Amino acid sequence: MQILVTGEQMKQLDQATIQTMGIPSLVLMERAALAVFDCLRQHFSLKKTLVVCGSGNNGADGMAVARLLHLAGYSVDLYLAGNPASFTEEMKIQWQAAKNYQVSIVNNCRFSEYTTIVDALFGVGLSRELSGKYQTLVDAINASGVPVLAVDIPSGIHAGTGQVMGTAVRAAETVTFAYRKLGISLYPGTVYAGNVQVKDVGIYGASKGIYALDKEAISWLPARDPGGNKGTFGKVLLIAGSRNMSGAAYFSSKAALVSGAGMVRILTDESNRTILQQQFPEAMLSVYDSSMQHEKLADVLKKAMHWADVIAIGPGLSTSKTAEDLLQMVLTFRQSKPIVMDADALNLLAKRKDLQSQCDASCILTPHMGEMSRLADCTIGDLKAHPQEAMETLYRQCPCTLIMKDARTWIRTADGVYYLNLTGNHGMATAGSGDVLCGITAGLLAQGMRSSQAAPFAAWLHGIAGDHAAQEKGARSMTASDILSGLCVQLQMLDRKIARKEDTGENNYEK
Ligand SMILES: NC(=O)C1=CN([C@@H]2O[C@H](COP(=O)(O)OP(=O)(O)OC[C@H]3O[C@@H](n4cnc5c(N)ncnc54)[C@H](O)[C@@H]3O)[C@@H](O)[C@H]2O)[C@@H](O)CC1
Ligand SMILES: [K+]
Repeated sequence: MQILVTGEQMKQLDQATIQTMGIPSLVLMERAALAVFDCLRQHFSLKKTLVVCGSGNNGADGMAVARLLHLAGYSVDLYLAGNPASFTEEMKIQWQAAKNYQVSIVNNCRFSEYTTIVDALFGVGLSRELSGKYQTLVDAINASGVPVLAVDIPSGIHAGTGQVMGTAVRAAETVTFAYRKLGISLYPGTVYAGNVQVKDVGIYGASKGIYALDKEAISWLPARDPGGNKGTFGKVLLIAGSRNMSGAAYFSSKAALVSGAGMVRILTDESNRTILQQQFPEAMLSVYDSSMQHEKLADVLKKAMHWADVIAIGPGLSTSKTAEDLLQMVLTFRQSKPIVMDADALNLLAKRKDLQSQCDASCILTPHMGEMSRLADCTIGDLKAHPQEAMETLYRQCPCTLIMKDARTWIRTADGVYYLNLTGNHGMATAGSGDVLCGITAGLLAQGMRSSQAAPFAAWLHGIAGDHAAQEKGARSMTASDILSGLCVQLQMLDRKIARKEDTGENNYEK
């Protein structure tokens, strides 16, 4: 798991390392420059490199990189874009050292002549929009077509929000120090950053921040009992699919089963009976029709809920009176069973604010931005600009676990821990993709995962399944069925990795 930090948090961590821990700033800087130097040697053509430096400490990193390249015998030019009058103390030292070692300094250059450009113009200290000569410079770097390595963060990207501040460098690779910055994790900053490498430079101690799952999340996967039966692995009830919407019931219930739940029952409109039985014979079925008396509907629902360990409600459900009754009854009859609420259940919940306070930590809501804007009574623009504030607002009226789906999905657990999901791709913006996430979430809960883990893990797993689908079919053409296939393959790979670890005794305690 990694921690994502804002520019302000990073500056505090820098200062704590320097002032409280007593590690000189120049030591950190040299380690940062060495990390960039290693990356340049591994991934870039160093026939002729240009290092573009600002006057802050990001520029000072760049100066150190230019010195290291020069001393290692590479052809390198240093371009100072910053104003010497505003040099930081470190920058003054790096500038003098570069001159002492006779690093080539250029005032005027044709960017397209270089094989690699190192962007050390601005780092986390960027405080306002780029304009004038800096804007022209960044646009010229981008227009050159030369591969760029960005130092810490592409210049022009806001370290906290990922927004482009006027203009920004488009990098092929970003070497970022100590912790991944939030701004190169969110859109559009993540696109400008290219491939991101996080390098240890000796700055530690981030305790607060936003978490992002990485491949270490594998250890969260619920263990399988080799002696288990289908009851052991949990029973999911999917209340999904109205007339002409059987697909949503199919994708969500299939995803629950593929994720490892032992049994799935779909409670759906009578008209979906034949198609679902043919399409997905592994699922059990309970049906209702819209003309059913309230008592009869309640009876059917109670029986199905009694059977289930976990309930998911909403995919393709519609916002009809019957759907509203079902949602209200689910919240009343649930006892303390975990519930996943998706799609139309969220639209109904937005309308029926009185039901929101009945939610608790074991309820997981999975709104996309449109559904979230209705739930939290704000615009999508507000959500994008202040995602955490919107999630806090909703939590106060609806105290549940939240998966707010977007190109970068946010998760807020009921105890206030934030995650940003970094897996997935634009191909996942396809019909049925959200149904699959709903099913994965329910499937994980059924296997005993707590909602505080199931929510971030489901988003991560859904993303890697989608990444697999994009590799197989291409992001443009992949469908929700491909995400299901990707889910199967990814889970198989994760299980194999776990088995290999167990075989090699990696998890054993030393004797
Ligand atoms: N010892 C340290 O503190 C370390 C710092 N590091 C590097 O230092 C960077 C942060 O350095 P700084 O805090 O000096 O900040 P930056 O180097 O990012 O830039 C700060 C300078 O840019 C100016 N500026 C901001 N926005 C501007 C704009 N739009 N147009 C023109 N000028 C603008 C500021 O007035 C200031 O002079 C990190 O990103 C990292 O690269 C790393 O070397 C790790 C250790
Ligand atoms: K930079």
